[in-house]
Amino acid sequence: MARSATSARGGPRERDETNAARGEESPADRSGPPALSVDGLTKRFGEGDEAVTAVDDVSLTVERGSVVGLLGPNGAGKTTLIKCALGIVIPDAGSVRVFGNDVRDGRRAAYADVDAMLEGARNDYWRLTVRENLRYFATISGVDPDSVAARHDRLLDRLDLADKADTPVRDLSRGMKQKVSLASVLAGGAELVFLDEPTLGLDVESARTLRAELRRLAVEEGLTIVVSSHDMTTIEAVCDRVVMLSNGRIVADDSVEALLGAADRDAVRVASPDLNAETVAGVRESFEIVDVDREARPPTVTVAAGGDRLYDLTDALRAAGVTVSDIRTVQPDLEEVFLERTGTAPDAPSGGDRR
Ligand SMILES: Nc1ncnc2c1ncn2[C@@H]1O[C@H](COP(=O)(O)OP(=O)(O)OP(=O)(O)O)[C@@H](O)[C@H]1O
Repeated sequence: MARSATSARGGPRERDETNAARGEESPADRSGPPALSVDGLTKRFGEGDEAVTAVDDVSLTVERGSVVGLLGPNGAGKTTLIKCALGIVIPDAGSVRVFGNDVRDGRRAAYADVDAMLEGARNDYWRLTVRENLRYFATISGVDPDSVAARHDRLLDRLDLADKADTPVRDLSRGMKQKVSLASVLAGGAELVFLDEPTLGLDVESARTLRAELRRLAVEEGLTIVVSSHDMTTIEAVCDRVVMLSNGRIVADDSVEALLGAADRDAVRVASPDLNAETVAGVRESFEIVDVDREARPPTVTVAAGGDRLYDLTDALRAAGVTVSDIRTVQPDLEEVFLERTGTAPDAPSGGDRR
């Protein structure tokens, strides 16, 4: 049965290996109906001038054993989409099938193997120890906790919680509590889990640990994961596929590799104390500027300039009196892809009229 868990705010960002770069093959069992199938889903909130279309005619399929990331700015509709998929929010239009079961035909069957960690919702029992929480949530998922004790040990071990197994959750740090929330979601052996911002509030090391465990669960145990995050590192490291949402609509749906490949272009980042509005405007006359960071020390400008254009760029900078402190090539990341597709950064609020 779907259950929600706590997720804290204020996540770190750091970089580690992507699954694409590792060349992993997920052992997804693609036989049988998909884990999740959403068709024409629409959800509006409010009425008249106040009406907001949070999810606007969204269709997507999540194959068993795959890890799909939902990426989008604040208010893009990620949480509403997840809540509709979980049956917590009833859509105005469209259908949701979980492992082939239309949720309108019976929630019990549809959500038997589903669990979730939703932002802001309380989950664990703070008076119970970490292990007691895992046993409790396994029990309410209909699983004999003794039969999954080894799984719980493995989860605690992988999430660096083993030495806290007998500690009451209230005595843990916020980041540890969040890892316990995740462990609780996974405690009953759900086959499809929805994770809304799982790394928010985690320190760099904990976020890395959590990502590694999610990837292991997908690759080794065939767990199907739908994860929403603003944290590009998490999306890149954990997901096979990314669905980008903006203003309630899907603006891209593809593998991480394909999205990054499509955005492939040769860009260079130039750092110089001489970069100011005037010199940047001069560069813009002859080059496509990808990004300007005036807060950086020294300021930087990222310019699309592959091949011979790089020589043109250095000539133009010299002519403009810009002394280059540093110049390096820049690989596109998902943030850049998102920016290209929507004109909005994924960690910025959604813009536009949604009525
Ligand atoms: N219960 C509600 N009542 C009214 N409006 C809502 C409700 N829930 C969501 N919305 C609106 O629907 C839109 C989509 O919100 P949603 O929370 O799904 O976005 P999100 O992509 O998850 O954003 P965030 O990244 O900030 O969590 C927003 O404009 C939001 O204000």
